[in-house]
Amino acid sequence: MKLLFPCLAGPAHWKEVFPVANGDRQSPIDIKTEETKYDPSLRPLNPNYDPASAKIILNNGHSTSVEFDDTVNKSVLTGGPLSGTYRLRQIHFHWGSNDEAGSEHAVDGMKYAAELHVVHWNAEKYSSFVEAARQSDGLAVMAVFLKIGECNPQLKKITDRLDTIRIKGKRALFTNFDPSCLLPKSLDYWTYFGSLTVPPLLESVIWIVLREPISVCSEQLAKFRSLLSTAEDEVACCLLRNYRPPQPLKGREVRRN
Ligand SMILES: COc1ccc(N2C[C@H](O)c3cc(S(N)(=O)=O)sc3S2(=O)=O)cc1
Ligand SMILES: [Zn+2]
Repeated sequence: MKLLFPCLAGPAHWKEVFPVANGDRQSPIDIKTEETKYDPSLRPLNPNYDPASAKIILNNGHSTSVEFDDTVNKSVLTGGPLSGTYRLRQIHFHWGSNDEAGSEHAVDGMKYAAELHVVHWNAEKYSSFVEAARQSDGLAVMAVFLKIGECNPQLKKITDRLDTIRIKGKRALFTNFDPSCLLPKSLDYWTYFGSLTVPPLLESVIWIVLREPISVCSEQLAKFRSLLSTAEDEVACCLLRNYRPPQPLKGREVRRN
């Protein structure tokens, strides 16, 4: 059935507007740990973020994000599977309508309650984010799983501000924030070549999925679900879930450090 606004209808209809949805390197994936390959050439991850580069927190109708000043190499990610310097652009979250599932990636078929994405672009090779987003090595996204447990005091810095951006399009100043505070103790990771998990689903992402989750409590997740996917002049609709289901691996290798 053809829909007028397939993007609004959710992942099953995206292929009608973005045929790459059926491409060979789509994300997310279900990481089958027994099939991952240890790669001794993989280096430690080296995130180096300046809290002053945080600018705003916003509700874009599909998620909430913190946007960073990416005009200079103030906050960067190097090391890991990456060649060169990737500049921090934004962080955002994916969650579900209940605490049982909300992550985009799965591990041996198991979904976490939510997932944080830390988005970077290859500022060493490309002159803009838009150009980088079209290249096979243009983006690097670090994924962090959120596991139901203790309330996360670092995440509170974000969830305490969500009531000021409930409506789609709302934004607020948000600075003096270093996203490293949301990373787990261990930066061990899996890595594979994939795509954006939202339209336009560009196959330009080097995924770096941290193996250790961070904690989140139900009350904090409920605040994400209270965000609206609708603007001021529309019938209010809560953003209850915003994850894409795992996509076919199509022969890709998942490496681990
Ligand atoms: C070319 O058009 C664009 C490409 C990307 C984007 N961005 C916003 C998206 O929400 C988004 C989602 C990402 S995910 N879930 O990690 O795959 S990464 C990312 S983004 O910050 O790059 C905007 C326009
Ligand atoms: Zn994402």
